[in-house]
Amino acid sequence: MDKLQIVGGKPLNGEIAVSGAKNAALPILCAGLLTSGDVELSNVPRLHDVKTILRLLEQTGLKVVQDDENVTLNGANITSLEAPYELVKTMRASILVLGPLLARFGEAKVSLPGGCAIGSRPVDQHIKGLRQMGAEITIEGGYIYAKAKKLKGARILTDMITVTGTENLLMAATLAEGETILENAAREPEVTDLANLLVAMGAKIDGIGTDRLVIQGVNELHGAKHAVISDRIEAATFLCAVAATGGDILLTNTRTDIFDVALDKLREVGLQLEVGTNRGTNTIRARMDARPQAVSFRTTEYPGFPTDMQAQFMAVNTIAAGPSRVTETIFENRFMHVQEMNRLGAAISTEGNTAFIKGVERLVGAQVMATDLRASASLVIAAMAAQGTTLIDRIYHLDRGYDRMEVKLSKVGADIVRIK
Ligand SMILES: CC(=O)N[C@H]1[C@@H](OP(=O)(O)OP(=O)(O)OC[C@H]2O[C@@H](n3ccc(=O)[nH]c3=O)[C@H](O)[C@@H]2O)O[C@H](CO)[C@@H](O)[C@@H]1O
Ligand SMILES: C=C(OP(=O)(O)O)C(=O)O
Repeated sequence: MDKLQIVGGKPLNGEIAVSGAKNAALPILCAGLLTSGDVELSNVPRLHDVKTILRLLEQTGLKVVQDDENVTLNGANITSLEAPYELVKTMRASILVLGPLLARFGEAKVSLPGGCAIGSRPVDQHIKGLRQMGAEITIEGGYIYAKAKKLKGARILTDMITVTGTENLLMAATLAEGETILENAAREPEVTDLANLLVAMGAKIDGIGTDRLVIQGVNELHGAKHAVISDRIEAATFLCAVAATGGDILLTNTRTDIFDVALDKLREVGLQLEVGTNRGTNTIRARMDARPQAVSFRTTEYPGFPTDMQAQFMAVNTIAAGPSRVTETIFENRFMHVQEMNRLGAAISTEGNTAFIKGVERLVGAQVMATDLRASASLVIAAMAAQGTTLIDRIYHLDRGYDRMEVKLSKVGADIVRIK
């Protein structure tokens, strides 16, 4: 199993190109199942999760032609309507094939994803919405069996805001008969990116970017071209890294309009930010030459503070001036990095879903274990800020969602190597 070895205390200086967003690419790749036309995608990140979803999609008969960050999909010859446990268990987002397969082919068999390290993460809202659209759904032997000759438009109000739930129902609704209204829809930029692709494929969707999506079903969708939106979480992770280590970096291929809250918090931390524009994307120059200031926050759905940035900001808080308080409201078990950061000398205690952090003068390198994707990223940040050497085990979590993170960081001065 690969490990990362990091020698801390090196400031970051130079340029980093931000990749396409994992959480946009995954639903967008699944949208290839909705049409027999070519869906030509660019800015697709090189991630383990993308490989997994492409394997799953190829297994259905979807044709995939990949040239680095460009992927063309063709769904003219779908032969299997099944997502097996072996693939779904490694990546929860596999559930995103359910809506498209059912809507276009009237049938799907998809393994239940099961829980994961950060929480139990049920998919009851996906199922509730599809049932409201007339699907007959049974669950047996760990599989969801869904059937519907033709899905029918419905007004669906999910019990909570769910990102992949909204995406699954949105994709299903594009090919349903009549009008579907998704109330309480997730407004994450990645949902908007998917909706924009669907519109380019001929879908009729109003309210994009709001919590009320109104979809008029069409008989079929056609091929389209689309560039996946830039990854706001990857970008903000690098900004936290420079806030923790000091230095001067320039991020390219980013979009600052989609992560205002994180940028505001980073300014509070003391990061000096300058936003520029370059061929339709933004650049962000970030400079840090002082000890970070501690910031408190509470995670919420977009446009609030993203849960996917909670751990990385906590890493900055561990060495910041002053105490801070971090409350996680989206997932019930997303503090597993706390114990590992404490192994590096951090002073964090938790009470329920709130962590209390006392900023310490310094962290010291140690052996730690990555427990989930963003926890891994937070340990990389903490290790880069620590004195001495840190060894991070189980970094396969990191590879799921970051495009060659150690390569990007070592190019800007981090002492970080992958040990095979
Ligand atoms: C691939 C992808 O896009 N992953 C993101 C997506 O995950 P994902 O879409 O899985 O997260 P959701 O928005 O669905 O989950 C939000 C909350 O709702 C609960 N819930 C959700 C659906 C459901 O049917 N029943 C239910 O109880 C979940 O357990 C969780 O507590 O949004 C999360 C919240 O922004 C992010 O952390 C993930 O990075
Ligand atoms: C929790 C995450 O991803 P996933 O939903 O794919 O597990 C994440 O991206 O931080």
